[in-house]
Amino acid sequence: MSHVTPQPWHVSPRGALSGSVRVPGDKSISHRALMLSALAVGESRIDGLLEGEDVLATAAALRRMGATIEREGEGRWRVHGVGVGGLLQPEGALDMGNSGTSTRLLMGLVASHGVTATFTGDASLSKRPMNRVIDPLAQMGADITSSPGGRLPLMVRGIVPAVPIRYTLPVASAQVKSAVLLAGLNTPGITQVLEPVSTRDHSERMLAGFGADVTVEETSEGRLISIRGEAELKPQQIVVPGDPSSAAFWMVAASVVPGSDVLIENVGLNSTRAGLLQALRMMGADIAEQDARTVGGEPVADLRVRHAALVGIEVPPALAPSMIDEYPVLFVAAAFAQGRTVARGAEELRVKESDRIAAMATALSACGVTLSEHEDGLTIEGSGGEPIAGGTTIASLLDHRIAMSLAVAGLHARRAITIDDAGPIATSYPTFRATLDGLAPAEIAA
Ligand SMILES: O=C(O)C1=C[C@@H](OP(=O)(O)O)[C@@H](O)[C@H](O)C1
Ligand SMILES: C=C(OP(=O)(O)O)C(=O)O
Repeated sequence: MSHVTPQPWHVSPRGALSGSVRVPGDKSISHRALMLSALAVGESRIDGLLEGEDVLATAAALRRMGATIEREGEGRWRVHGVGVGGLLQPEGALDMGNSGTSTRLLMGLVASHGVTATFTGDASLSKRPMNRVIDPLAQMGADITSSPGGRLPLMVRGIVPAVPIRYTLPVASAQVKSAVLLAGLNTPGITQVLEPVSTRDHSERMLAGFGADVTVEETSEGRLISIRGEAELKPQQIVVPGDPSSAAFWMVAASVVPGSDVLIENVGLNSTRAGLLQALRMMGADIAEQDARTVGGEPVADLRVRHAALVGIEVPPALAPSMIDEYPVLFVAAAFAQGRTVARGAEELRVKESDRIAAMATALSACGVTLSEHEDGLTIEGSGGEPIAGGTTIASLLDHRIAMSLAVAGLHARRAITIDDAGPIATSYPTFRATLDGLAPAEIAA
């Protein structure tokens, strides 16, 4: 799963984007659909599963722990679960590739099962902080030995019975919340997570959908999620909506490339994920929601995005959790806006697949954008709709979102932007390049 041979990609302007795209299944929901199906008693079916490397890492690990997981067709998967408490001892280490979500959520599952699992990952994942999940899972009784600084490789020795806890999230992280709730599934009594700041709520929604006893209360301290353990999960038919984090690239590309008019179909618009839509609208983007509906228990719509003159804004820090993965491409939108955009309160970006604040500051500066870097964000002076200079090579740093964001920037640059390695794009959006070619063929490059 690690990309041994770099795949350079030269992105030149191609003119307006037009047509419609269907974005792949939501990555967060896909991971959870596989995990909960693997713990249900009987056979679940999943439609619209994201077949990116991150999700395939989750599937491979669950298979190694006893679940039967089969692909029936494009995005259509069948999972025969082992039941809560039924995970088997995996042989050898579980390779999580580039995926933080796979690692942290599966650590939660293992923590309350009678198995021991070693987690490994690529060079990017091996730098990411795991103490944020090690701490609560150790409080529940799991024995976890990590590499220095709470990094991978690490070993989780699960415990039965685990101890229920009430855990207040010290950092706004859906992965930490989910790790504790998933550990709570096989823990006697009630496990609680208090989140002072709301984060994506797919775990709570899907746990309830599988029949777990989950309650969510709004308290003066934040959202309190409680799960009763030793649950029996009932198999489900799941339809995964399109990923707003993938739609983000087309939202920005169509907004900044003059003449563009794109319909992005089937985009998940759960309010815990829709921050970019709000931010782009504040900047003056022309995005219309069409055919609002519910898919798999999640709000979904088609988005028609037309080119618009964007203006710089102060991005409300309160939006950060609902657009955390979208900042790199928001920075690209800011690079083309009229005036200054200030984005603060996004320090979590420093511990993603790369340090996304530093990575985007370096890449956009090299492309001729004027900006300044802060500990928790960037201030960007926009081009007022003019193409940026480009004509440089940027490092994607094993980070799919950096690679895709700079590809979007390359669509409105005076000279091509070369991405040193486009391989990481396959972690979340394997069809990204083909989709771009469909919206704006490379042959008519300027
Ligand atoms: O729970 C999830 O599926 C995710 C949560 C977020 O991470 P954090 O929990 O670290 O904020 C996000 O960045 C990641 O892409 C997916
Ligand atoms: C941060 C991301 O994913 P993960 O944490 O699962 O690696 C992402 O997809 O942008």
